Amino acid sequence: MIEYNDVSLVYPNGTKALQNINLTINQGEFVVIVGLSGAGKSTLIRSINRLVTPTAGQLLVDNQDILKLNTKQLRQLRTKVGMIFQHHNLVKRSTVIKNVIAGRLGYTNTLKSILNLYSKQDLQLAYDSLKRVNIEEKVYTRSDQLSGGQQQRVSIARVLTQQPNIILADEPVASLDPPTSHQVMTYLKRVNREDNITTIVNLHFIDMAMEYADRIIGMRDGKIVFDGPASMVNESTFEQIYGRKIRDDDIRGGTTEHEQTSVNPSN
Ligand SMILES: Nc1ncnc2c1ncn2[C@@H]1O[C@H](COP(=O)(O)OP(=O)(O)OP(=O)(O)O)[C@@H](O)[C@H]1O
Repeated sequence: MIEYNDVSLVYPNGTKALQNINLTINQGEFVVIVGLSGAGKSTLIRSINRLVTPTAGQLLVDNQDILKLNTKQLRQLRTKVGMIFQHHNLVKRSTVIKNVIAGRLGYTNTLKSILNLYSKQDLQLAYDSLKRVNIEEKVYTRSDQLSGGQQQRVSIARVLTQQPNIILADEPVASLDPPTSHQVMTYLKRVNREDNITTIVNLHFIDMAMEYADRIIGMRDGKIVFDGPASMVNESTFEQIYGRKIRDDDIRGGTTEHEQTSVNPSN
């Protein structure tokens, strides 16, 4: 469970990115955060693995106040919180398997990881994770030879290899075309269901939020201005969150999840 109690974050330049956030996210929820650029979505999710540190309040992850962690505890936290970025953050010149096995770094001692000495179980886990996102045939391909969607699936496999309790995905489909975006969201949703991993995704696109989220949280100016089940949300909810009319670029469009993954799983 993730619990924000009166959490605020003021950046050194004075920007109030989070203002008195109170929020509880239960294990296994699939939450989509929406809001205009600058609303505080990234700051909200990046505080969960302490990529940014709130300046006030209490932030609990599985009952532990993560604002009071020492270095070792912070490393343990980051082992159980996986992160997916818009631009994949793969090591471009490394093979797919090397990138994916890096998900075990938090569990491996430093010398072994420098020497690339991973156990058979870890390698098997990495391979199984690639299989789960249907990309196992690319195991020895260099990452920079993959398409954007394939790279994002490798980054999902890397996170799975980490065996996290929580996945944070910061605009994971912003650089992808509509069909590939649906494919990536479908895999994230599947993993969330199968492994009961709490999944929190920042998205710009309202149609994708409605299609994949269980729960939608709307942010504006560092505050939560909407929080409810996706079934309760419609266009006017988004207009309230955004404080303006919905525009074409708020919609991703594209095929449905089912058509996309079954038709062409390896694109
Ligand atoms: N490192 C930083 N230093 C100072 N201000 C920052 C920093 N990072 C973000 N901000 C500011 O904090 C506010 C919230 O930013 P944040 O990136 O969380 O919003 P966002 O909703 O994720 O936006 P986007 O969709 O554009 O990524 C914005 O005003 C932003 O300019």
